[in-house]
This record gives sequence, C-alpha cells and structure tokens, in this order.
Amino acid sequence: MSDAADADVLTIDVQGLNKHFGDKHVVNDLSMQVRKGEIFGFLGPNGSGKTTSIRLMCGLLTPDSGSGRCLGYDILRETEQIKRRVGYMTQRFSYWEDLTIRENLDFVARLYEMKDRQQVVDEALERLGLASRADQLTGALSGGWKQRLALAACMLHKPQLLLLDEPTAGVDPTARRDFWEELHRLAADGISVLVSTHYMDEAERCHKLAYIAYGKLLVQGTADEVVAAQHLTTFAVHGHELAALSERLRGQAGVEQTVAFGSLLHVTGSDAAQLEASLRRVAGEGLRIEHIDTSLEDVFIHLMKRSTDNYAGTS
Ligand SMILES: Nc1ncnc2c1ncn2[C@@H]1O[C@H](COP(=O)(O)OP(=O)(O)OP(=O)(O)O)[C@@H](O)[C@H]1O
Repeated sequence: MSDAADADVLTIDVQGLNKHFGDKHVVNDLSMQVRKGEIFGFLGPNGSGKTTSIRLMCGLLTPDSGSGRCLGYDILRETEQIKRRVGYMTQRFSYWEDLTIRENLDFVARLYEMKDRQQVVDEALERLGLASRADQLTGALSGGWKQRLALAACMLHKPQLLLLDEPTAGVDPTARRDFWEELHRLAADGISVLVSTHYMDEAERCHKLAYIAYGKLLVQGTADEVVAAQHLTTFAVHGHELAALSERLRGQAGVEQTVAFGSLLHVTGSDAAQLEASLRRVAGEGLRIEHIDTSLEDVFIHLMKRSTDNYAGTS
C-alpha cells in the first residue's frame, strides 16, 4: 500500500447502494470504503453481483438508491469526472487482433485525445515489458501478454482507480504472478484497485476482501479478519480412503463441511467440541487428526454453502 499519509484518503466511500434488474435485487444495501493505494478484491459465486457492485461504486451505473463518493466525486452527479479518472479492464479482451500492440495502444491514446501520444505509448510499452513486442500482431499473443496489453491500455490515461473484472481468467500461474506484481507496484504509487477474482491465491494478495453472494456483501476486511469473523474450527485428517470418511461425516453433529485437499481432508464447523467429538468417533483409529488454522478457502466454501442454503430456504 502507499505511504501513511495516504492511508486516510478514501477513494471510495458509498452507503446503502441498491440495484435491481427487473425483479432481481442484484445489489442489496451495499456500503463500503476503499482507501487510496488499496487493492480490494471481490469474491463470490458467478452472478452474485460483483461486477454490478464495482460499476455502481464508480458511477458507471446508476443505483436505484444509496449515495457515495468515488475519488472525491459524487457517484450520482459527477460521473463524468469519475469516468475520466478510472481505468476499466473488462472480462472480455477487447482489442483488435489484426493490429500490432503499438497500434492498439496508439488507438486508445487517440480515444483519450492525448497530446503526446507517441511518448505515452512508448512509456506504457516500456513499463509493462512490451517494448520488444511492440510490432507483433496482437492476435498472435499468448493469454498472459494479451492481458498485459489490456492493463497497459487501461492505464494509458493515468487513472487513479483501476477496475479489473476477472483480469486473469484462463491465464497461466507465472503470468498471473507477474500481473499481480505489477498491481502491487501500481498500488504503491497510490493507485487503488478493485478486482474481482475466483482465484484463492489472488484473494490472499489483496489488502482487503469482500465476499458477495446473491447481491449481499457477507463479509469484508483483511484476509485474517475475514477468516476470524467466521469463528470456524478446522481439523485436517491425513490418511487413505478420505472420500469414504467424508461421506460418513456428512450430517454428523458439529460437522458443517468437509473439503478434500490432495491427501488431506479439511473438516470444519462452528462448534469446536462437537466437531472434534464427531470426527474422532467416526474416523476411529489409524488416521492422524490435527487441529489447523482455518484457511481462506475453507471460509469461502463455508460462506458459499451458507448463502446457497439461505437462498434455497427463502425461494
Ligand atoms: N445490464 C443487465 N441487465 C439485466 N441483468 C443484468 C445486467 N447486468 C447484470 N445482470 C444480472 O445481474 C446479476 C449479477 O451480475 P454480475 O455480473 O454483477 O455478477 P458477477 O458476480 O460479476 O458474476 P460473474 O462472476 O459471473 O462475472 C446476474 O444475474 C446478471 O445476469
């Protein structure tokens, strides 16, 4: 994150945002704050309202009710000022495959009516390590390089806030790691980033996280705060035939979820004593059982399951 002086500056400060599409309540009473230089991650099942929430907070979409400010501007009345200061990388790669990387960037610079286009494009190419590939056709690039180009393009007009909608979907782990290194460099320069993702390693690299399900923000905070807020206990079971054990544990007192991680089974619940008693009784002898820290992934699986159950119960 950027320096201490920036820590109190709020890039986003919104209260009570609601949005319906038809009879669907897609964003339900959303309030949140994002600080300058913070990378804020949005997680949640497909269609839970992550993209809509991000767009509402930045004045790209008008809420049905609620209010707030983004980069100091009113999200209802000053949307043009906000848009000029925001870089938006959409889920779909939207550049011309039959233009070179340089031509694509030059096109974007023209859209923003930038005066010193050549210099701006050269700097962007250099910064993202694309200079040696400037004259390659965009269509021939790998997924990782395409996503670098998309990031360079949405940074061209020097926005103070970046909106990234699943920016690394389908990109290999090395390219994803490089991409996140770049995001942290930008954050250190004071740029705030809102990013939606389904990847757990990326969630762990955010300064703050929000989990959204069926339009409701269920929890937000640092990864540690999100884990602590659920008050869950987890045991890891080491051994063989864990799939059968998982079946036997289903529905036992205190056992709320079982998740296989390779040759480990994570068994999680809210009532530690009940959970341990059931686990020791059902597992019997011969399996090693250890108490472990509940991981972010355990927590997200728990939140997803709970919200699915609640939703099913109300429909
Ligand atoms: N312009 C629109 N008109 C009608 N319905 C919409 C519109 N935009 C989004 N929706 C619906 O609102 C709900 C939330 O969509 P949103 O894209 O915000 O979810 P998401 O969490 O970003 O999903 P994903 O992870 O699949 O990208 C979905 O049911 C979607 O179909």
